[in-house]
Amino acid sequence: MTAPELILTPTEMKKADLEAVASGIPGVELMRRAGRAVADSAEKIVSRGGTILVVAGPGQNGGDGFVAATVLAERGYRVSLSLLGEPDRLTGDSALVARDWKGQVQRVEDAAFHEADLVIDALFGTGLSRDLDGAARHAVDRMNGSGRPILAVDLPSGIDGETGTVRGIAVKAGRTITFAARKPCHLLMPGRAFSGSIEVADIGIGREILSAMGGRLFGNDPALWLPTLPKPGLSSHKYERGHTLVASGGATRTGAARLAARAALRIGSGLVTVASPPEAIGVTAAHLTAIMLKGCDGPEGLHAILQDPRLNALVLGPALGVHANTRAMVAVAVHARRSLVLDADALTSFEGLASELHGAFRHAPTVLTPHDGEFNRMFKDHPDILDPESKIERARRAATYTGAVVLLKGADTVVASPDGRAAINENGTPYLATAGSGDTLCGLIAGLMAQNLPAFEAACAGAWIHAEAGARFGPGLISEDLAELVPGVLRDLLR
Ligand SMILES: NC(=O)C1=CN([C@@H]2O[C@H](COP(=O)(O)OP(=O)(O)OC[C@H]3O[C@@H](n4cnc5c(N)ncnc54)[C@H](O)[C@@H]3O)[C@@H](O)[C@H]2O)[C@@H](O)CC1
Ligand SMILES: [K+]
Repeated sequence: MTAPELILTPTEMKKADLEAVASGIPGVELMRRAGRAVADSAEKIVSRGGTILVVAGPGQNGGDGFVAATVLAERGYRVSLSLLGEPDRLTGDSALVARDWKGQVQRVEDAAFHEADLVIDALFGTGLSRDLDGAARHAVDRMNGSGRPILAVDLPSGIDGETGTVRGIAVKAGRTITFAARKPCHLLMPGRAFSGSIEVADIGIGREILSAMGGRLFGNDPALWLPTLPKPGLSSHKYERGHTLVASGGATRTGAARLAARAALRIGSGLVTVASPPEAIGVTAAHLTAIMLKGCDGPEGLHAILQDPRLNALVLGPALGVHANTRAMVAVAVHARRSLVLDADALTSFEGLASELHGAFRHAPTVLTPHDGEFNRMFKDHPDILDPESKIERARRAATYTGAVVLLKGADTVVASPDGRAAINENGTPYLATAGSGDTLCGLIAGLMAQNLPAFEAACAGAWIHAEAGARFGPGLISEDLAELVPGVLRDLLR
């Protein structure tokens, strides 16, 4: 099994770079390797003899561009280079490698985008420090308008490396070549969409250096959690595979709990019970077979049910209603110290009341699964949590504050643990944006926690399996399909 992919922030990458230099690789050598990797990548797009335009910026990203231009010219391409700023203002390694470039240095204003078979965007990388304006903005605008294929060096210029946000305007690249490790902007939206396909070039910075500098942020791929996924043996008993309890809403609001319950069963929870308010028992009973049913009247009812210690994982929220009763049920669940997933109404019931949840989840594995709206409502009185531009940072702060793993949904779902680890999910599909999809997700996560997966791994695995199931179905997906697709996904994972 390969090790989980490390994602490094620009600051961590800079430190890794310095560490590599300290270990004996000169900085200019790193730049030459980076530039050569760019040239190799360009060669896969345009055949020799083709016309390539390199647009270089004033920093080291521009330096990578100079190296690529030099190498490509040596390999027989017709290369032109346009620089933002004056050549004599280049400093450090960029100034050194610029001397190797024997061609003309044009002004960026004169760049002939339309004549190029490929444009290499080496304007800005991780050192972008403000919004693009003036000549830089104009150059990006023309580059995007040219319709020519664009290869971005490290990241598309104008994208913030750490947050993935657009700083005024950004290059829309078809392909991006980055170095040593992907950066958050390659996974977070909208940066991911601006990056096109992504290639990671090894420039000789070892994994030990990368994991010493980073090691807290990951792409959510199975390597991160597959070793924790249970594989039932011949002798395993259903009680060893946990018992998930899902609280249902009232008589007209029972579907959400059933979706969550079915997902928990499909992901392998040995037993699953729906806890139903007395008035909804008839409706719910008519729809359940393998899933069990118990009457549960509000917080007192939940307290009584949880006297059974075998119920080890709990879902609260889907269609439960936004009111004080839901908050009281959350309090009962927290007190009972079971693995817990809170979603939807269980989160919205704490609108503006997040301070009641400060440190609340420190004592038992808990996962909160808000979408942006729920997250913003919950923490509306906590600007320290809502203000960071980075979705990773927002999720991390909420995790630290509450003591729960926070899974902040979206096309770029982020899972953050109070211990500082975070993962970004990438296999989502727009088809998952369908009614009941979130109910299924929390059932999957609770079902995994019932089988003793730690909260972070359960949330990451749940998000990935949910997305994979959605992607396998594609158009026409409805939430009822998701749980039924889980066995196929599991089969492939456990093979
Ligand atoms: N860290 C590493 O391991 C390596 C980094 N390399 C390259 O170095 C890059 C980072 O280099 P730098 O830190 O020099 O940063 P950049 O080259 O991304 O940009 C910094 C320069 O742009 C200017 N600038 C920033 N924002 C601007 C704006 N909005 N408008 C106009 N000018 C602006 C700054 O004043 C500075 O001159 C990486 O993206 C990568 O391409 C590679 O050379 C290889 C190794
Ligand atoms: K760039």
